[in-house]
Amino acid sequence: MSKSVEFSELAKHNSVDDLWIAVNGKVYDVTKFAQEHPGGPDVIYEYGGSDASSTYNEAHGPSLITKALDAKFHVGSIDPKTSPKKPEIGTKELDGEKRKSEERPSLDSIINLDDFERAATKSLSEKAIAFIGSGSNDNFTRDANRSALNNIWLRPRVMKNVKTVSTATTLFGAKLELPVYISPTGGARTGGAEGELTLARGAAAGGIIHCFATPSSYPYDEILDATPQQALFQLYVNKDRAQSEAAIRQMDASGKVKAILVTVDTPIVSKREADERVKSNEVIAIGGVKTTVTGADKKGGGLARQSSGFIDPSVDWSIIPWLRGLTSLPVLVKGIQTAADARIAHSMGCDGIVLSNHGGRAADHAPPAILILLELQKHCPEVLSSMEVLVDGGFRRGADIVKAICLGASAVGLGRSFLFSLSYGQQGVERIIESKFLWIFDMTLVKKLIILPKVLRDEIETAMRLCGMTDLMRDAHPRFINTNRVDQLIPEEEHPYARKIVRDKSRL
Ligand code: HEM
Ligand SMILES: Cc1cc2nc3c(=O)[nH]c(=O)nc-3n(C[C@H](O)[C@H](O)[C@H](O)COP(=O)(O)O)c2cc1C
Repeated sequence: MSKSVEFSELAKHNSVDDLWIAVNGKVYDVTKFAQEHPGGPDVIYEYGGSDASSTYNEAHGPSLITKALDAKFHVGSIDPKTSPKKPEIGTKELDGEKRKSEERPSLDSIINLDDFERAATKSLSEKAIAFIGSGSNDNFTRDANRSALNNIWLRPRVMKNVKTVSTATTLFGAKLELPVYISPTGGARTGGAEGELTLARGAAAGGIIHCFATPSSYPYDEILDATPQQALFQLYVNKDRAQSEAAIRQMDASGKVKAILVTVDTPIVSKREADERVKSNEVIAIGGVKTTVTGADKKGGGLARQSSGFIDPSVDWSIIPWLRGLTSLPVLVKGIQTAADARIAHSMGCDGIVLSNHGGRAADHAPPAILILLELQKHCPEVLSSMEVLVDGGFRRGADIVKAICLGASAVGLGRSFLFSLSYGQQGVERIIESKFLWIFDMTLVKKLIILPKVLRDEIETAMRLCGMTDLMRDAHPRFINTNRVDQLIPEEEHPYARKIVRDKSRL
């Protein structure tokens, strides 16, 4: 039988050298784990000697801690009679129970992806919004992802008989109703519902594919169980290679994972100021163990910032043959931002690449994703014709997706929009992808069939029809696209005039 732990006993273990926390009624010794926590040690220290359930539950599925933490660190169960009536630690912002769901608009009033974001700001905590929404530094690249797409025009052709249209495609053997996938987002439970589990189920119901991330909120086996047939897996190469190896073997054995996307654009996590500011405020509001994390890398203590601990910054191209030796699954490199790196990935025998600046969360001022696609068109079109080229970053409209497919992408990923849709659970996720038919009773109790506003399928099909395309993957062509307004932004391979200045002696 599990040892019973009084709350007063738990409270004694509140130092960095002797740290216990309670999560969902169980007590854990996290002295060693705190330093290894992928979300950073600060958050664990804050809850030392106390109940961390509400913060833990906001970011993680219930079984993650029981599965990920070795049994020898499971101390026992909290004696409920000894718990303080009200949690002593935690703020309104942090408390998942106190999300402002009552202010949220009804799902049938949501008609585009920006509506999902607006609705989420009404229902999610400030911390969750900051974590999801933030880009790096000034959010310049995050916002430029969208503005670049907005500066690309369509060139509609008419009289093409667009009565029926098809948007279907395949990707590494996976069948997709739309050339769209859910981009990997660590800690998806921050967006609501059951995070990755809900995304997996929603993707399947909508006929697309979900790519789940190394830092998922739920154990991989549970995400795979929630995945009926097909998924993609995003890999951050761990400093402890054995952990990456175990994850890849698990994906291989699942029979459901169709490809591995190894993310390389964030060898370290960038400076996310919105995230850091919220976190700083919370530290002031919260009691608990004082954090001991010091030094330059703390930079305000944002949650995302500190989650890089496990990612190996020494990764280079030799990781591709290493991965190849471990799995026969297709390997894609996620985070390609230049034609030069696209060529290397091609020459290393990768099966694909993801043109991505991490939704503006990697280098601020990195190029907008759609412009990287144009750079490949300009400098290495052979890459586009010989491997799968996925793209993500700022895609919010069906027409954006049509533009990328016309410029040679195989599929388009969306990150934040799906996280925001989680405020509405699986129905929200499905609403992004597919239309839903519902029977309702009107005021006079007459049964009526209504079509809930659909988003991406409707927008993609509408853009196709208005441009004169009937089969997206067959008809898509740059002739439907006018890129004049952004063409001057596509760089030459070498800088046109600036030269590296070599100084042969000090000027001091
Ligand atoms: C064995 C147990 C745990 C594991 C395996 C784990 C794992 C993770 C992972 C993978 C991330 C994602 C990092 C990223 O998004 O890049 C994360 C973030 C985070 N974790 Fe944990 N964690 C555990 C326990 C805890 C506990 C006990 C707490 C509460 C005190 C906690 C609170 C958080 C928070 C607040 C984040 C920040 C990002 C977010 O909101 O998703 N975690 N953790
Ligand atoms: C909250 C959040 C977490 C993310 N986590 C990861 C991750 O763990 N691994 C990864 O490769 N990309 C991650 N990304 C980047 C996404 O995969 C994707 O590149 C980006 O969100 C696309 O831009 P969009 O959000 O504008 O659609 C994350 C993005 C967000 C917003």
